[in-house]
Amino acid sequence: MLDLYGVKVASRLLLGTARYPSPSVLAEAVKRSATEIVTVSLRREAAGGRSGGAFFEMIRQLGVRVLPNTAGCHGVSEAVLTAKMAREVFQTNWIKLEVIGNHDTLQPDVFALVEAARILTSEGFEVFPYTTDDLVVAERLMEAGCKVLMPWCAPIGTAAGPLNPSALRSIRAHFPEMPLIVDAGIGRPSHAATVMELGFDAVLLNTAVAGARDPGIMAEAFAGAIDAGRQAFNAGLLEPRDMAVPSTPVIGKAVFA
Ligand SMILES: CC(=O)[C@@H](O)[C@H](O)COP(=O)(O)O
Repeated sequence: MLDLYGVKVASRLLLGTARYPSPSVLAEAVKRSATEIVTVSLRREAAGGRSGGAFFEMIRQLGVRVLPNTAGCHGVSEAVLTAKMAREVFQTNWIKLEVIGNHDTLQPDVFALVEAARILTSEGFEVFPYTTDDLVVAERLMEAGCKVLMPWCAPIGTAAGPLNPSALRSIRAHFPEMPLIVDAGIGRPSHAATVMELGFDAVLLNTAVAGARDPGIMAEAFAGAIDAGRQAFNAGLLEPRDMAVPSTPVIGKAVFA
């Protein structure tokens, strides 16, 4: 089981709720993914025209835990205020903290992120920071009180997959005990399996499922890939090697009478 701020979950897939063609398609994707956690933006543009209260009510009816997020926030005070509003609306101390620093790449402003994380943890929030794969920033976020980290593997919505596997490997190695969730940029089930094989604890994704021709089937495909990647990691993967090694060892020569 994955332990996130004392909450144990079996599913290692966290799903975003934006950009689905309709609320019913979103509900189907959530069901087929078997996710136990969905992330919801307070500043969202609603699926199928539903907004505000109606949308949040629909999310509640899905019976999964809500991880509100500060998507679209560009500064410390905006992110902190949005987190406080989210706590009121969803009655949870959990917050996925996003502070965007660049319009083109949607790259996190890591300086503002650390500052906002420090303020929010001191006010009792349990912060899930959307960050880069930078080790020093990860260290600062830990010092700010974060007990989960969410490094990107590529910019949000690009579906590019792990652009820098060695940085991901390194962050995993430096924080062996910390729950690490790869957030953003996953485009295919094989990308999700790859980061799980690297030893990440979970994956958060949105665009690859919401933008699929059939989001329900895609959600199921991601769930399977994440389980497979986790199982492979636990089973112990072989390191690639340069020299061939016969998979069928032979002793002497065959003798035919
Ligand atoms: C929904 C959400 O929180 C996104 O901001 C998240 O970062 C997912 O990114 P992708 O849409 O690239 O999967």
